[in-house]
Amino acid sequence: MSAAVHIVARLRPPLPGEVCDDGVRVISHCSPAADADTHKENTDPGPAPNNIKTTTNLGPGILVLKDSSSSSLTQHYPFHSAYSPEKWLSNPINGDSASTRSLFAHDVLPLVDQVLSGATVTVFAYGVTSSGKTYTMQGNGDEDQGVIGMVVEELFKRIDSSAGMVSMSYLELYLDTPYDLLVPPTQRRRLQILSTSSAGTTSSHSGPPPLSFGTSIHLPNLSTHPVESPDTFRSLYADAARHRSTGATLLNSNSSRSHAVLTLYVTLANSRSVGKLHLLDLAGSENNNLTGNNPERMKESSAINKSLTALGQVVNALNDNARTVARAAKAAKLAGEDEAVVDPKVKLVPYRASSLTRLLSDALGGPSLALLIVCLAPGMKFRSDLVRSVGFASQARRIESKTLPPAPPPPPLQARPDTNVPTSKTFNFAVPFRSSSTSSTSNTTSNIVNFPSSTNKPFPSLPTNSSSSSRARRRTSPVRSRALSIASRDTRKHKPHGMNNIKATPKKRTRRVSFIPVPHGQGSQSGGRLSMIFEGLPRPRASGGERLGRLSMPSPQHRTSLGGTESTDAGFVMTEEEIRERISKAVEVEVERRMTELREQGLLIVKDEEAKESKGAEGGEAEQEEAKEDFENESTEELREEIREEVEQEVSMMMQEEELEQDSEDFEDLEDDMLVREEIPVVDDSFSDFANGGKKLIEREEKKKKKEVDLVMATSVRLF
Ligand SMILES: Nc1ncnc2c1ncn2[C@@H]1O[C@H](COP(=O)(O)OP(=O)(O)OP(=O)(O)O)[C@@H](O)[C@H]1O
Repeated sequence: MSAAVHIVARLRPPLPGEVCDDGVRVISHCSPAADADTHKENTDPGPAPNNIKTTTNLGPGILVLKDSSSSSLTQHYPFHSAYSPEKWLSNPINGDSASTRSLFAHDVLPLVDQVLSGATVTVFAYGVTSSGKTYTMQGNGDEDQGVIGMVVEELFKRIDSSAGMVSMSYLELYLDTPYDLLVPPTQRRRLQILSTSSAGTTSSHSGPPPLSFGTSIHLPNLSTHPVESPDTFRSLYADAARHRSTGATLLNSNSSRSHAVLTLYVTLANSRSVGKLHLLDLAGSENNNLTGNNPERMKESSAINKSLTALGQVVNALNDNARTVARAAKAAKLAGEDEAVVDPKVKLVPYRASSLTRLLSDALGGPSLALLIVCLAPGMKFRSDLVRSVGFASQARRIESKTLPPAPPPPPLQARPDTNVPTSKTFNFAVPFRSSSTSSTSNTTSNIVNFPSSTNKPFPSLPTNSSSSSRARRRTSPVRSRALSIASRDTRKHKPHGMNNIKATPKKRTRRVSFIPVPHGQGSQSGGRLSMIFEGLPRPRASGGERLGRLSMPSPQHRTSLGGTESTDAGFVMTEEEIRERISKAVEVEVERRMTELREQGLLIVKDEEAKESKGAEGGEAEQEEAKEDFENESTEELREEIREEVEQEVSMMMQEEELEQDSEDFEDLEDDMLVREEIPVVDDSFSDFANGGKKLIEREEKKKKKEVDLVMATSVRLF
């Protein structure tokens, strides 16, 4: 079981003078207290068109009527919850805090419980400029509190000050570059984003665990500040919010020019986990024809739109992957396979396309719960943006979080521990290598986990850790999935000769491959950045279209340098475990090469020259040498870890790209035949159709069918 991204839509009231789009309707919850199963249609503005008689079976969502006079062009976008102002026409200016409260009580509050159990939760507001994202997250002064203020109050209500601690960090992504908002503007400097898969939420040392931004993302220089009360929070937040980049556009006099990420860290006494709540107010996508932007705004706008496009691509890739998994699981089920063993090849998710998507990688398809609030503007001029936003949100519905160990119940309240939570950076670079099989897929076909209908019901618990079990699961390539689906189609009609054998059979996946580190620039991929060649993997086609070697043997020197055993190399059939070992070795070689390069160029970061000198100043030559070595080890360790992390990332990306390449090439030849096959009626079932067409036609079709069965069989044998 895994949790899907929870999607909420919120339509803001019209602003003074705004021409409303009466083709947009919201089917909303009655009120936060009401039974979530009872929905009503918000018929403001104006009565509902005749074609919408009852909405109880539609569930909360947004209706877009392509043409309000037409009854046939209605599109319903379902969401987990949907909100619109109660009486927007009669009271447009006085804000809409009632729906913020409803949204908070119904959709955000259950997540607070999860944070208190040590989970990582991300809430983000998405939408076109001026759709009310900042209003929803931050509110509009003391009268109109936003989700952030409500969350903080709730946290302090639940955590007795003696039993836990809250800290916060706050950053903005301006022109896709992260900056700390909690440091004075004079000290503002670019933050570094590192990826790590081991930062985790648990720690083995005694005392409170270190704070880190995410489970797979780490910002070493991001400052964190203790928050003792809601008042402390308000003062810190107000200062920081003033540092956020905003500017006036024709559509919004106080438009956010950056994505803002507020993180609340909750450390409970006696708990070795830190609950994290990321609250994001994204900058809005902009149509520059409407914003009247000057060159500076245009630059910001282009960075904003670019990062939001990257976000859309991540959502699309995850969505496609979810579909692939669902299809493969269905095919396996129909073929009588155990659903759990199907692990189809999935698309590479382009998290690294922007800083925003990197920061959101935990939330989207990662080990974190996510709530997406889609803010919508009712103005006529926003119709296409509204449709785009609800389309984006509908896609995101399918995305599921990676499985995690279940969050432990909040520990019993106890006295505040003596040790202070570190207020600034923490380092955690112990990065286990991410296998190329980074499939975040789960074996479930259900896409949506129902959220509790009232706040006292528990939030769906996170599923048990299956990362190792998913790794242990056998992988299935598209070819195999395709074969399975064909097999299942035929199972339902007539199983042709030999098709039975196409069913998945449990086999340990092995792969013919070797990883050979070579001097920089030779055989390098990724634009020459990584000096490593992957011998044995399918190579990209050479310029002449010829496929490069698949099973090339490394030279004896290479083998020696890899430390590979003769028996392994001789057979050249490797298990995942062996591959990982090889990769680790190759990574180490590459890290050392880069370190040497830096050292030669005099770029090695030496933190403390004085310490180096004082250590070296004492003792004899040998001691001096030793002291120098010690120092160098100390001062370069951080750098080495960073480089290692980078190299591992690159290798991981390359592996995935290689695999995709391999699949698409393997699939290419088969694809045409498959397409042809789909157009051909299954022969045995449709003989009568063909009978009238004459014996020749039947023979031809049979021949084709046999050819394609042979092809599938041959491919299956070759691959498995
Ligand atoms: N639900 C609401 N009730 C009343 N006023 C609202 C509501 N939502 C937004 N507004 C008003 O609409 C205007 C634009 O809202 P806001 O600044 O929150 O938009 P935004 O989506 O954050 O825009 P941008 O992406 O440009 O920063 C503001 O004046 C805000 O007060």
